[in-house]
Amino acid sequence: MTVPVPLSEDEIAGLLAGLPLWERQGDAITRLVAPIRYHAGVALIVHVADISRLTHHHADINLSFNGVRFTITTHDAGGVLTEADFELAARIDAIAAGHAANWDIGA
Ligand SMILES: C[C@H](O)[C@H](O)[C@H]1CNC2=NC(N)=NC(=O)C2=N1
Repeated sequence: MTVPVPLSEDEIAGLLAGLPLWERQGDAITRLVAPIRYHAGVALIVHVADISRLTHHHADINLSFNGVRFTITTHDAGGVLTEADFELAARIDAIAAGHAANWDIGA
């Protein structure tokens, strides 16, 4: 396995600019998906978890009354931001957008 390379501050700023729904939180990036119905949140989490299983990169996930919060850092590099974090964030955005397309139905 290749050792993950920490990004520079400039690289982080550039990649964050392309992900406007995400914010920096120290050595991690985070996004709250809200508002979302509880069960829709569960479905979103399962989909993201399945993609993480395939890409070998995982977000910390919190499902609460406020919505679903995803927080990503690279643990193998000691908890710093790497390209893999931003790749996962972009995948989560795409998955959430697909799920949101159907949030107009159901109770
Ligand atoms: C062996 C396995 O692929 C690694 O431990 C992966 C799993 N998922 C991971 N997820 C995250 N967020 N950071 C990692 O360093 C990481 N490492």
